[in-house]
Amino acid sequence: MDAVVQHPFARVPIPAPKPQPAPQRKPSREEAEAAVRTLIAWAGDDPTREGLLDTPKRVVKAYEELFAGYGMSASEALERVFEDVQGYDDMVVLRDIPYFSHCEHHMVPFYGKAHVAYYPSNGVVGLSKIARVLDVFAKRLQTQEALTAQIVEAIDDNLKPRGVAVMIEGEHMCMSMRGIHKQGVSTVTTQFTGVFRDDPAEQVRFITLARGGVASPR
Ligand SMILES: Nc1nc2c(ncn2[C@@H]2O[C@H](COP(=O)(O)OP(=O)(O)OP(=O)(O)O)[C@@H](O)[C@H]2O)c(=O)[nH]1
Ligand SMILES: [Zn+2]
Repeated sequence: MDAVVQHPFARVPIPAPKPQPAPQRKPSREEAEAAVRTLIAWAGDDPTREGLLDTPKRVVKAYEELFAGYGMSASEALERVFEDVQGYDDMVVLRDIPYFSHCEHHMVPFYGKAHVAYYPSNGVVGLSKIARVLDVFAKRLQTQEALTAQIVEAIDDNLKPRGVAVMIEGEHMCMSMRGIHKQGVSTVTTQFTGVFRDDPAEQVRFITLARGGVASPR
């Protein structure tokens, strides 16, 4: 139970302020490599046999790439806005952007395609920047729902568009190669803001375009 401090004039106990967690120290490379050796031994192999000697180094190097998102910033990716778009005011859709991520429950991959749209208000961003935002969040430990919500929030906060729509399709290896062993299941998550949230017709246009169809004009 939390400690309580009884203020002399208070009728109800005032909870003591919660101690803030100390900022986490990033383990050293050597510590990370030692952890990999432990996992190899736990899996049942011998981390000192020749074929596995350099594996901890490789795994740590691979982790730097797979989890590079922790060192990336969505706001930086979305910093540069092009305002001269000659009056273009319809949605911009990037469909079928491939991604690889890792589920935060089992630390095994999930992967698939993301479809992202926004309705520009004060200009547009470079197309690659939307794909970068996806990577900023995909290259972390994730759930598909959080990944979807974080992309929406980043675009919404930084571009203040009239609306953002994100649909992500993913196959989770933790469901296909272990556990329930169901291969080929596609999980679909969507999140909408602004005009996409308020106008079902805009949602339909987005989903039609994301699925490769031709959307009817506004
Ligand atoms: N909602 C959600 N669930 C996920 C995601 N990735 C993995 N999971 C699920 O996370 C759950 C973790 O469940 P637990 O019961 O704690 O773990 P577990 O015993 O390994 O579960 P099983 O996978 O059923 O064997 C599983 O149902 C996974 O399918 C995700 O992105 N979103
Ligand atoms: Zn999982």
